[in-house]
Amino acid sequence: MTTMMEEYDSSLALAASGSLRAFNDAGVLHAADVHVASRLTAMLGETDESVALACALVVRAARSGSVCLDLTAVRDEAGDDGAGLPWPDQDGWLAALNASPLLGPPHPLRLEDTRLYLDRYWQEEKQVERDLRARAGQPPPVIADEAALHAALHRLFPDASYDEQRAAADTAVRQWTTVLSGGPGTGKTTTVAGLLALLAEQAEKAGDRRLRVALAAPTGKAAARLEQAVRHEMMSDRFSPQDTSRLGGFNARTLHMLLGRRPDSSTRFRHNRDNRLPHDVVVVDETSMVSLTMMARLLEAVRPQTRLILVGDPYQLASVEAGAVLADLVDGLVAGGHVNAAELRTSHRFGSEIGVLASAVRENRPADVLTLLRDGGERVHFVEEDDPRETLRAALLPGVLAIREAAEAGDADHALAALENHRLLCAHRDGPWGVERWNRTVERWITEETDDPLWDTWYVGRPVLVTANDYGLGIYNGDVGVTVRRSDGTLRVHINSSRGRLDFSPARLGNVQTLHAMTIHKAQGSQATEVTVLMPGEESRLLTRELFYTAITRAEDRVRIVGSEDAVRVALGRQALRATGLRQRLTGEDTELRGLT
Ligand SMILES: Nc1ncnc2c1ncn2[C@@H]1O[C@H](COP(=O)(O)OP(=O)(O)OP(=O)(O)O)[C@@H](O)[C@H]1O
Repeated sequence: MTTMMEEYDSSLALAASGSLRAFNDAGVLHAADVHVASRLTAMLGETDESVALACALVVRAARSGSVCLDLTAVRDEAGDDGAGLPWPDQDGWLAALNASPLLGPPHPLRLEDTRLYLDRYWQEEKQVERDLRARAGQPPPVIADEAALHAALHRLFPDASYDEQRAAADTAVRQWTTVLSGGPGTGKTTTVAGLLALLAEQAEKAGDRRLRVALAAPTGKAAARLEQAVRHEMMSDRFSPQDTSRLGGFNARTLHMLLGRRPDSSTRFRHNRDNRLPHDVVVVDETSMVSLTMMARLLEAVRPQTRLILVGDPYQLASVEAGAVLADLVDGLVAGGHVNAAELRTSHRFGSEIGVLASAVRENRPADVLTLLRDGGERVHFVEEDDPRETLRAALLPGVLAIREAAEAGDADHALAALENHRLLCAHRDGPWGVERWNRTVERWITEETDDPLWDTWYVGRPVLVTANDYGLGIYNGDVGVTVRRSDGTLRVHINSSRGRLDFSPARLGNVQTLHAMTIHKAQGSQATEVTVLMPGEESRLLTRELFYTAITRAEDRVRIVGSEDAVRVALGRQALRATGLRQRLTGEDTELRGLT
């Protein structure tokens, strides 16, 4: 019998019956999955329950970031929730699907081996494969002057510490598509800057016009970091004045801006196969955050003879939307023989603890991780207390008050600089270890310390995170800012955007959140000097190795992990699995569930 609670539980599909009902009751399927499956099967006259189940499961898979449903793995992947449910037998399931009208026109579903796709993702994955194969199949770029290239490689990447980067740049010059992969501080940006100088010189030697370069990243914050880092590199004495003048000016933009946003669509852009981007080189940073859909749009917009440099760390969390594109490309393009690898392994930033810790996490070495957390030296701290609030208050409040003090004095520069010193990262938005709770906790600390009750949403020193692109205002998802008092007493919010420093009246800002704490997902693409990571409880489904790795690697200098040994062990033992077919398409291998290691 349906209880009162169930009637109000939006995850339950009360009209469902049979398998769909059983899977929904067990929590494997959400009501939305069941509704899509019920409507599609009804529309196309499909009565087989196992097909309806597969359809609901493929919708569920897409919701959690998979591009397809691997019919051979879904039962294991459902874990305890799936135990005792009426799973169809494998062969019968495949036969029912193959005979189903859902695989016929208008093809809402596509089946490939044992991978079941929603049509949109199938189309996008095939297009990405086709475009990448076509790019790799062309004759390689012509090197105008090998001797000059050799000399420039040794000038821009001078000594043995640059060996990996020199080799990566040499590889990238000689192919149309390069995936430049490496962990934090391995010198990816340094390599990009040197590579651009090499390409600009080669363009000059070939008598071509000035190289047209596009720098892009999935978020405004990541784009701004890329531009700043490349400019910083170009100031180094490895760059000659000619290198700098050959490259001229460039700005980094979000991928959406590069491709040209269209008011009528969020997934189609002004630049596409019929209106390609004009650039000779397109560099995309933080490619791990790029979804399959965005990669499809990017690949159709770049000219075949544009060098495409995809930069990123394949061990980080994948995109919020479906796909694990960077990890698939790192494996698929190289293993498939389409391109040569350009991988950087040596960290130059943290000579020490954080880089070593990140490697131990990536390689799933729990004993080493725990030893490093407990005896990691000055840069790594492990807070294992049951109630860490007092420890955190003592550690974090001085930084929070420094932002407030600068903001109260109207000093936006210092307030923003102080904001970059520290990030408090949570896995979840809600719950005891979530962003909401910790934002309120920090606000309570401020009140206790200053007697300011912080009645208003907008208060002096309120740090904010922009949560949606606002093209009118020129601020983008991921930009951060601080609320500062002006001399006339009014408040202005100063935001570090990829267009530079902007300030607004608080009333103009809609999509912002308080930034005393933020989610690890939202922190992708940014870093802070010091990072505190609040590990969720062991029961959290978000707790994965990739989440932990991404959180740690947001720290430039110091990291503090707050949680239990059990939570650390659970995180290491669990990978964020996404079913995709891109790697197999590029290598010609069989289906498998995609892990990111
Ligand atoms: N070969 C090298 N020898 C010494 N220092 C280097 C070398 N390459 C880069 N660095 C320095 O190491 C730091 C990290 O380099 P870079 O920013 O290029 O790495 P990255 O992989 O882009 O980092 P992240 O992804 O974390 O932003 C920089 O301060 C850079 O100047």
